[in-house]
Amino acid sequence: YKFSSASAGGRTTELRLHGVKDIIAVASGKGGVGKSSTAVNLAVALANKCELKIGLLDADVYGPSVPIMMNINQKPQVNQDMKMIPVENYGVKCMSMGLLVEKDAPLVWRGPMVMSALAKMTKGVDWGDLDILVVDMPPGTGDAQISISQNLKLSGAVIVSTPQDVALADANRGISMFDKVRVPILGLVENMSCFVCPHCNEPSFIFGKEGARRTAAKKGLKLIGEIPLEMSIREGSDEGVPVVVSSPGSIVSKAYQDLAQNVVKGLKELRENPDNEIQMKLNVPHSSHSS
Ligand SMILES: Nc1ncnc2c1ncn2[C@@H]1O[C@H](COP(=O)(O)OP(=O)(O)OP(=O)(O)O)[C@@H](O)[C@H]1O
Repeated sequence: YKFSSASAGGRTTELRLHGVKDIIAVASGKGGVGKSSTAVNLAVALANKCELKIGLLDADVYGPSVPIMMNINQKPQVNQDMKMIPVENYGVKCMSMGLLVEKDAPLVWRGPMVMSALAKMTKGVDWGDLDILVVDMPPGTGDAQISISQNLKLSGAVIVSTPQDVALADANRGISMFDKVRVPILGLVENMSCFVCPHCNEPSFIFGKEGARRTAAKKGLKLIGEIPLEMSIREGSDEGVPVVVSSPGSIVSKAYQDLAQNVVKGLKELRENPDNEIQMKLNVPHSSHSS
């Protein structure tokens, strides 16, 4: 399957990356909903299951978790053009602020610093040819997130939320933010959608049932992933072996692989029918288009 850019035309940007066909953001309205675990497992599934050339940019400069989750810790080498060479593991080329600063150093960033750090991690990196660069965004919808979304030429965004009402309210803010910066939303991922008891196999809907499905329907968006609450995901994150690597045949891995396939499908649809971008935004109030 060959990719060409699915980005909608007309947007200009400072941080356009040559050789990178699509850049997608994995975002969440608030922290702790599983955005990084989703970005990591999605990136690995895209590389291993969909056999695409994948990069993973940890733009979560406030709390970079990609180095631990991907089990990478060496400082990136520099090539003869003085560009950093991404650190590769599990078939994914990675870059993270966590690789560039001392461990445990406090990461206190002002807006402009975030952008210069991001410039270093995008333009300053020898990404080579990539089908998709997956960007693990900082949580929330503040200035930093808006600048990143505006400056990276994003083909689309994936919004991660838990099924709880409060998390979904935050997800709504994420949806509005991408709408304002005119980035199409590929869909919503419901993380921790249910807990399947390992003893009796009975699913428990700890954070409520179908919240994300309802929000997606209300916003005219697709629900492109439902990831159960599973110990193996947390263990995989902590141990630096993503669950899609350690047990690719498990139900959880299947959920991430389905998500990866939905992302590929979404990008393909956007490319074939750029009007989708407008369609994807149909249910967002008109006022938010004006800015
Ligand atoms: N579906 C899941 N099942 C079990 N544990 C999960 C699941 N998703 C995430 N976790 C765990 O929850 C914690 C928070 O997840 P993660 O770091 O991915 O969230 P985040 O939204 O990126 O957080 P932050 O805002 O801090 O960047 C991690 O310990 C992770 O392993």
